[in-house]
Amino acid sequence: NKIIRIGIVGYGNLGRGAELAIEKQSDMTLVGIFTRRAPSDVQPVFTNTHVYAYEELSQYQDKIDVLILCGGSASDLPQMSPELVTMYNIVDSFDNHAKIVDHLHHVQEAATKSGKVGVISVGWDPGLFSMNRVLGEIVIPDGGTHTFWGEGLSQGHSEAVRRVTGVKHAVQYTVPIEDVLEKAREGIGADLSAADRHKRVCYVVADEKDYERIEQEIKTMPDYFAPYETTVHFISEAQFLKDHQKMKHGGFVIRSGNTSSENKQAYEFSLALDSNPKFTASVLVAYARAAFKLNQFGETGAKTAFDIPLSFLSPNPEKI
Ligand SMILES: NC(=O)C1=CN([C@@H]2O[C@H](COP(=O)(O)OP(=O)(O)OC[C@H]3O[C@@H](n4cnc5c(N)ncnc54)[C@H](OP(=O)(O)O)[C@@H]3O)[C@@H](O)[C@H]2O)C=CC1
Ligand SMILES: N[C@@H](C[C@H]1CC(C(=O)O)=NO1)C(=O)O
Repeated sequence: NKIIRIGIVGYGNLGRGAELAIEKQSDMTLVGIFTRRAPSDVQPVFTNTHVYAYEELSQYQDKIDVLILCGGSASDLPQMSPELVTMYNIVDSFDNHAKIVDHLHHVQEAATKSGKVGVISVGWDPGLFSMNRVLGEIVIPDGGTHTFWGEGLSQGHSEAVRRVTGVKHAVQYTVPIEDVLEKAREGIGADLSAADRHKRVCYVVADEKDYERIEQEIKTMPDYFAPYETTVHFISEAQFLKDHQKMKHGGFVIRSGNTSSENKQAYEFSLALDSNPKFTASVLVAYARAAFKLNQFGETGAKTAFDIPLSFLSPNPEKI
């Protein structure tokens, strides 16, 4: 079996997680990290990991089989995924649910020109949770689906806040609304929106002169915050570094209903994550394997988690 040669694009929480996850794969090797910063400013986890400038990417097409894109969904991936799938098989974790279909079309259009595979919006939500929502609806056709996240740190929302001008550090915690959560377990409230089910709490480090503008920009941010009850706390850098370094998260998908007239069936998938980015990166690495295998089989174009057989994710498909 060929060793799959991986490149990581973007070195933040997810990029670091990908570097660690690749180390655990016997069928993969990390060729290098590509960053928009000066390579000397980026300290990889492993000292023998090469760091290159993003602009050098076009020179590695014969040395890399798949790129794992670890940029932010707020603004990086909409530009990077269509751009890089013209040269490489890619995987991304694009998670702005309101824009996933547009992203799929943009990657599809670019991938048909290059004959590469672009796996988009994988991770856990979108990703594993999406797969379980669909599977629940298929096997329990007459019922309702409930998705809850947290309480925990959303990387997508945290990254989106960090992109607001003047924000020096930021995290966002997603908090499920307790009574809605309890009713969901009784199968009540399937038609509620994510904003009916959760509140969002941000902790931000910035200059005081920018507080009012930053709070307003966060609360009105389309898709990520506008639909939600959102609280913004401004704290000192010292407090941030002391209290907000953990990235725990998790949640669950419940599907409950009837498979025939007289029964009550319940289907549940849950995650409890000590590190959101390290878990997500491990999912991305599995989909990098699938992107490579699909392309080897002659597949091209944009793919989501719904399009990819589980066997393509496995390092040992003969054993499953
Ligand atoms: N589908 C899913 O289930 C999930 C999706 N995600 C997605 O992953 C995305 C990335 O999350 P995360 O890794 O936490 O985001 P980060 O903010 O840590 O990193 C995003 C990018 O910012 C740049 N960056 C990182 N650190 C610094 C720094 N100190 N100074 C300047 N630039 C920096 C990096 O690019 P560069 O190296 O080029 O500078 C990096 O790729 C999220 O936006 C989210 O959408 C996350 C979890 C789950
Ligand atoms: N994409 C999310 C993964 C989950 C968590 C989440 C939320 O807390 O809103 N939505 O989906 C992330 O970036 O962490």
